[in-house]
Amino acid sequence: MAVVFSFEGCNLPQLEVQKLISKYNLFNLVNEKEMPFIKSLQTNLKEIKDVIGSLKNKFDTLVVVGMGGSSLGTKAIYNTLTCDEFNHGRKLVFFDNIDPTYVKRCIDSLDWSKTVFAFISKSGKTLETVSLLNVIKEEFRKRRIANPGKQMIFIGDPGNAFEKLSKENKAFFFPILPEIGGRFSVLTPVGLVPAEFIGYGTKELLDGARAVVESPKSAIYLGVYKYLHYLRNRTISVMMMTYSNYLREFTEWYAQLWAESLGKDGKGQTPMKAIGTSSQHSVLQLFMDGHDDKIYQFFIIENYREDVRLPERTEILDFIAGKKLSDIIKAEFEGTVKALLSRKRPIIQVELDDLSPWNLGYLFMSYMVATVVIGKLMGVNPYGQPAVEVGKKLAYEKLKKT
Ligand SMILES: O=P(O)(O)OC[C@H]1O[C@](O)(CO)[C@@H](O)[C@@H]1O
Repeated sequence: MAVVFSFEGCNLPQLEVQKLISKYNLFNLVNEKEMPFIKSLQTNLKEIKDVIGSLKNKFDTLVVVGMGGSSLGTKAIYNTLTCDEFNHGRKLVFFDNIDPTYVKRCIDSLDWSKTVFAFISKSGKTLETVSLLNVIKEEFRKRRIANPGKQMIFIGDPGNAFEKLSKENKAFFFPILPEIGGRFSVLTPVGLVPAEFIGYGTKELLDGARAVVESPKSAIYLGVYKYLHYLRNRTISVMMMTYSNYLREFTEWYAQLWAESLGKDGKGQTPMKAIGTSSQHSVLQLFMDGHDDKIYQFFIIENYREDVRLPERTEILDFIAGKKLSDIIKAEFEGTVKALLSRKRPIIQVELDDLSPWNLGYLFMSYMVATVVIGKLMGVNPYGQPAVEVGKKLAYEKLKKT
């Protein structure tokens, strides 16, 4: 249970950091009014456990139907915590796009007698989610499945169309607090219901998040350091170089959080995603030698869940003989960090002792807190996504006309 943020590679005067913190009273921002997502710490886990407990015995697959904040956090949980030992023979499938080929193939490959669907939408009217809902309902009809309501869960804002549908279908409805925005909702039933279905430590996820609220210094610094680099023209790209395949989806979740929250009024920091060591062999050249317009976040894991040792005698490179793959990944991590620092590229390092639910909860909350902090400093409202609505409206209009 430990996540350690280190800002030494940021190369900024401490005085400047402290001044901002006191000028904007940043520690006082960490409350339920400024950060309504803190209320997710009160999520009723008992209710979730009761409802999901009975479903777990009957079904082995949960299909998450939801877009953006209604599925990205869950994907991150599933990707980070997944391993046979924890999955208990159950799996999640994500309907987070309406690519017809993907949807058709999934529909055909599911065992419908063992599958339950979670329809997740705060608004209850997202085009993709509603389209998929109708496709799935029709499939239930075609397959003559009696009582499809028993294979459906709805999650959304109270009073939205999903709540009504859940009643009509005699399906369970989990409300999301309306004041918690979609991309901040991972620790509400949105993420916790699927996590509970698999059997991950939902309490530990919340405990990790709670630790940030109780002691938010690192999360506040995260926002402040990124802002100070934004002022120094590190505006175009922010990237997370996670030295693990199991944080890949976390970077996707983070991309929505950072982009949709801060990309407003001509401001924002564009998130860019990268995975160590793979991306070293594709984008590192640019990071070392290209524009100095980025701030880097490097994630390293102390204890990988599993490890692989090379033989005592190796082909070609004899200096790797007997080493573990974790030794090699760590050496590459250190090498890359040092190389970038030698070019004065700013780096935030995040060390995790392992990929546990507690650590993941801690990361989720740290980044949500940091988003509000940097929003405050940029003078941007981190909530809402008014510009996204423009394209949505046009798509609706086109569909109505054709
Ligand atoms: O949960 P909903 O209302 O279906 O919205 C899904 C996603 O769509 C967006 O509104 C953007 O279109 C995101 O902010 C949100 O996470």
